[in-house]
Amino acid sequence: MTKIAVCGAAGRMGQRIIVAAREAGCTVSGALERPGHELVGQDAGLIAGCGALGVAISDDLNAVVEGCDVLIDFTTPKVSLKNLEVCALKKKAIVIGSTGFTPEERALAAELAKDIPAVLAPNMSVGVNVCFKILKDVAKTLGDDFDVEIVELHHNKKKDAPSGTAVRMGEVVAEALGRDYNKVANYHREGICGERTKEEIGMQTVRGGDIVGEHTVYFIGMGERIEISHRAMTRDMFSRGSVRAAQWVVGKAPGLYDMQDVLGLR
Ligand SMILES: NC(=O)C1=CN([C@@H]2O[C@H](COP(=O)(O)OP(=O)(O)OC[C@H]3O[C@@H](n4cnc5c(N)ncnc54)[C@H](OP(=O)(O)O)[C@@H]3O)[C@@H](O)[C@H]2O)C=CC1
Ligand SMILES: O=C(O)C1=N[C@H](C(=O)O)C[C@H](O)C1
Repeated sequence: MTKIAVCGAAGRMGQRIIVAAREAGCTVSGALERPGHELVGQDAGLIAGCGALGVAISDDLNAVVEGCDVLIDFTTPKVSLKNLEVCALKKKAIVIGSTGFTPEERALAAELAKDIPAVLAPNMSVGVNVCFKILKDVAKTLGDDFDVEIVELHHNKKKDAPSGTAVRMGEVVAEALGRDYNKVANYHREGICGERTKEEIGMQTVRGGDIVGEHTVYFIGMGERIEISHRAMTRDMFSRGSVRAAQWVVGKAPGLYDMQDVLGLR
């Protein structure tokens, strides 16, 4: 039985991951929250709503990592990089779902994962990962004649924008079209900003209420348009995906993987 520890255990994702780990027959060996969090000391299962587990939410990162086979971490990039560092020191696997990494932070994650197996993915759902694959084919097939625009919608508590998923969608499309995403992404249009360039990929963000997560990539041509959309109705396929990644990554060769590897979609 895989021993899973969860970081961000009291968060929206952390709670669902604890439930998913139990449903998958894994042992929840530890649960972490930031030092000073009001729920430190409380039973992680009670907080997640799946009944007492006898695992208290802890703020002792070293002890929790020592007690697990794999740490699942849905927090923030800074916290995840620290967790990656500790997992590397203790030779434990890690699954990271946090989003909002800068290119430099992603490079640092790859460096830190040289000695341990790690999965880092902005979206753990099967559906979104199949979309990444489809998007590559559609972009390649349509070529430069269609304008690409990406719109994402999320709840009003989300801290990063655009979503990690939207950025990855932009990267996949840009790569398929032979463009550099960091040069062609356009996050902002206001005032007399001029005509749209052929190369740019527009990125629009909507925030409100309790939207779990919605992404649409528009390929807009003359007189026709293709829309590839994914709508998340609950967080449970993200949490199940992260547990699947955790079971998959333990025992793998060191290196940084993503959900395309876990799901065999490469
Ligand atoms: N890859 C995927 O499939 C998905 C990724 N995400 C991403 O996961 C991340 C978390 O999302 P969500 O669960 O909604 O966010 P939440 O804010 O609900 O949860 C994050 C939790 O981490 C806690 N935390 C903060 N600092 C630390 C620390 N140093 N050690 C341990 N815990 C800490 C927070 O505590 P406090 O509130 O006190 O700061 C909070 O309880 C985001 O980046 C989001 O984009 C979300 C869904 C799917
Ligand atoms: O913060 C969220 O909630 C989500 N974040 C991920 C992202 O930024 O892509 C994935 C999902 O859409 C939910």
